[in-house]
Amino acid sequence: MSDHSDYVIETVGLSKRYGRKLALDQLDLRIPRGRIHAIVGANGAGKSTLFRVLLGFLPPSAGTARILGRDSAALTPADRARIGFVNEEHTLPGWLRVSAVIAAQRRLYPRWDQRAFDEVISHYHVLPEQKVGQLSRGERAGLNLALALAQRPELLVLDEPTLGLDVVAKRAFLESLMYSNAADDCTVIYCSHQMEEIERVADNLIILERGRLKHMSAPDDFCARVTHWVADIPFKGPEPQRIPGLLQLQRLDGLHHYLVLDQDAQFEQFLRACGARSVQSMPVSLDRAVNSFLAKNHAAPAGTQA
Ligand SMILES: Nc1ncnc2c1ncn2[C@@H]1O[C@H](COP(=O)(O)OP(=O)(O)OP(=O)(O)O)[C@@H](O)[C@H]1O
Repeated sequence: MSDHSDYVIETVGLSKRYGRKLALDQLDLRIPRGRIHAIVGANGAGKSTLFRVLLGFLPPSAGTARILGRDSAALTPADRARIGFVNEEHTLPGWLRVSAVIAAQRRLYPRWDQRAFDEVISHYHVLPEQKVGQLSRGERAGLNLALALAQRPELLVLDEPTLGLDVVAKRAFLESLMYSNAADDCTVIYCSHQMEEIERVADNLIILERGRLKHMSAPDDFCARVTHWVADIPFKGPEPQRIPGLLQLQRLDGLHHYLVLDQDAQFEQFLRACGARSVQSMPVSLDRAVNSFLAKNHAAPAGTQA
């Protein structure tokens, strides 16, 4: 495969085992070049393990992993320079001045783009003479994003970049990402538990569960798979195990609320056959759709998931 593969990430039968724990389970994942791709999954789904294997920090137990067309196990420093990485820790030496960090990065990355850096950092009140340790968490996140984008990466991996930031700092982070011209030119992989962020930025939603790919589409298409039905059913209603595609069941104000996956108008017939006097369906937000899907599978024993 050449460097100019249509996929920035391609795994085939990728497994990673830590002793008895299978963190990636024969994962086949192809992420096309361009746009913003969100990877979501419950805690322990294997997201960090996937990045560690993709970036060559861990060897796979089976299968193959490629990033920007290169085998992850044999990445050179030049390959790594094509990849930007920002995680929630925003680790930079606290005693360094911002100006010294910029100078070091400029020497390190041949494609350093000062305009891209200035564009992103202008969203933050960061002064060159400040020490990294003096910056707020949100400013440090912004500095990391500016450094990563100025490197002009082909692929930018953001792993929970806004964890621990307040609402204002989260918004500043997202806006500086969305309005950056440098971000337009690269493929962004955004790993987060924050569905409202994903709703705002992502073009593609990838759901991982227990080390396997469970879903990949535009976020709206995933939302369309989940519907919320409200039924007025006297007495108990159907047994949960009889309800097709059930993700979540609630009883509120005497009405039965069902969140279900992949059900069409037939579901109304099912509810009526169960004695429903009135039935209404409504769309759900991405947050509810994804979280009910993840919660259902998280609670279910392996092998019985949706
Ligand atoms: N070094 C390790 N040794 C043993 N088990 C590990 C190790 N690292 C991860 N695991 C296990 O592998 C599974 C996947 O972990 P991973 O950190 O990749 O998940 P994650 O999706 O990134 O989770 P989170 O959202 O909580 O960060 C988990 O069950 C975890 O307990």
